[in-house]
Amino acid sequence: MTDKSIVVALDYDNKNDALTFIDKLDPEMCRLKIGKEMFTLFGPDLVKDIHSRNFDLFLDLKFHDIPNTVAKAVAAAADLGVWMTNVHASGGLAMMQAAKKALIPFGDDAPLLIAVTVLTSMSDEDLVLLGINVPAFEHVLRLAKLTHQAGLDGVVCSAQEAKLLKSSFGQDFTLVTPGIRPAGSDAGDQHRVMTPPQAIAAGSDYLVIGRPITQAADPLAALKAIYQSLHV
Ligand SMILES: O=C(O)c1cc(=O)[nH]c(=O)n1[C@@H]1O[C@H](COP(=O)(O)O)[C@@H](O)[C@H]1O
Repeated sequence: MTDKSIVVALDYDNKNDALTFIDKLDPEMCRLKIGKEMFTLFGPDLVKDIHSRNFDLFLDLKFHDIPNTVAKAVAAAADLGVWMTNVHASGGLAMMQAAKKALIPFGDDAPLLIAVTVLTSMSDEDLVLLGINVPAFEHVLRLAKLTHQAGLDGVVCSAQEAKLLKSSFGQDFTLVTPGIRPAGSDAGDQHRVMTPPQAIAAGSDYLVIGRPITQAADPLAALKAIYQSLHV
């Protein structure tokens, strides 16, 4: 577990609401993530707004395209100075290798590059509909193996697979786990979920948490409660 293992997913459709919330947060207590909604609405300016407030930012655009296109997109993310960015592992080995190669010129300033395995919203039954007739954890393991082979820093998976992946690929293989739900909170569209303390105990390095914080009546109190549950 790192000191700042909580990554708050800022899935807001209003920039002022997001910045008002961020201004209440301490960058020593969490990192932040923006994804497809906020980046499409507010673009690189929002990245600058967040960086000016001294937060580490995960740019979650889950690139999935031909190797040349993904390599250029990942380099563009690195140009923004983000802490972490991601691609879909199902884009394949050549795509991930091209993405990794595109970061070489950035040296130590390159963002962490991770690959999404099986989305945490997907169940075993959802995979069957895609023609994938193995349990989610097995498909996650396959995609993580490919990601490891491509030399990426780690994967996005559910905390339910964390123990298996740490034992397969070692402690240095970074595990970023969404689908985090404090006990008693609504799972919503997430299927493969765990509570924050369970996820850390299973080996997650970073917990991506959105609605349990941002949709809470008091988001700051919700974040602090989760933080405290990890530091008892
Ligand atoms: O890459 C991601 O961040 C991601 C991968 C995944 O498998 N599942 C997943 O939920 N996410 C993101 O993590 C966040 C989870 O948000 P909540 O379900 O509101 O906690 C969302 O911003 C998702 O886009």
